[in-house]
Amino acid sequence: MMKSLIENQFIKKINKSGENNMVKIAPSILSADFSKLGEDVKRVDKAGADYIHIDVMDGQFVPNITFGPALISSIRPVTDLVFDVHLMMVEPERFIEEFAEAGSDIITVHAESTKHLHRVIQQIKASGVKAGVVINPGTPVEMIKPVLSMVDLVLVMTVNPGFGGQKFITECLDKVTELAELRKEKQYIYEIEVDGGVDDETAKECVAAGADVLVAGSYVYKYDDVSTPINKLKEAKK
Ligand SMILES: O=C(CO)[C@H](O)[C@H](O)COP(=O)(O)O
Ligand SMILES: [Co+2]
Repeated sequence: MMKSLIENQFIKKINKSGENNMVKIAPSILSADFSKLGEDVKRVDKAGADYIHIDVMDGQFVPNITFGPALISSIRPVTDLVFDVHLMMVEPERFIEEFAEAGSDIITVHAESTKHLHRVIQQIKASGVKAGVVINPGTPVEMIKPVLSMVDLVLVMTVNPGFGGQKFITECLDKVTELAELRKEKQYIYEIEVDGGVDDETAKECVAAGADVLVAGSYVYKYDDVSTPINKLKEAKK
C-alpha cells in the first residue's frame, strides 16, 4: 500500500498527549474461513476494520503452523487496509525482506524469538515497513525497554500465542498501562496493541488500560454480520 496512506492511518490519530482519539480494530484472519479468505478480508474491510492482523506461525516458536509470504501476496490486492503481520517464528531475521516484499505494512517480532532484537527492528525499518515488538504474557516490559524508542507499535499478548479462541489473561493489562505511561513520560510514538481473547467485555478493560489497537479473531468471525462485533469493539472507547 502507498506509504503516505499508511502514515495517515497509523500515526495521525496519536495526539499530543500520546493518546489516540479512537480505538482501532484489527480482525485476525486466523479465525476466517480459509476456503474464502479474500471474501472474509473484504467483509471486515467493509465493516470498518482498521488493520488486517495476519498471524504467521512456524510450528517451532508456537505449536501451530499457519501462513507464509505467498498467502500475504495473494490477499494484498483485495484491500488497502494496513497489513499488520504478527510473526510467531524463531529467528524472524531470516524472512523479514520476504514478508515486506509480500505487502506487509507493519511487521511485529517477538522479543523472545531472536537473540538480536535491536538488529531485527533495524532490519524491518530498512525494508521500508513499520516495525513492532511483541511480548508474551510471561515477558516483562523491562525486556523491551531498550527498543521502545525505535518501534512504531508494541503488541502485548493477552493469551499465550499459538491459537485463536483462548481466554483473556487480565494480568497482562498492567503492561499496557506501563507502556502507556512510558510513552507519555519519554514521548515515544508507538501504538499499543493487544492480542488474544478480546471481545466486547475485555475490550473495555484493554482500552481503559491504554490500548490503541484491538486484535480480535474468533469474536469477529463468529458473527455472520461482522459489522456487529467491529462496532461493539469500537464502542469500548466511547
Ligand atoms: O496471535 C494470535 C494467537 O497467537 C491471534 O492473533 C489471537 O489469538 C487472535 O485470536 P482470538 O481473538 O480468537 O483470541
Ligand atoms: Co496475533
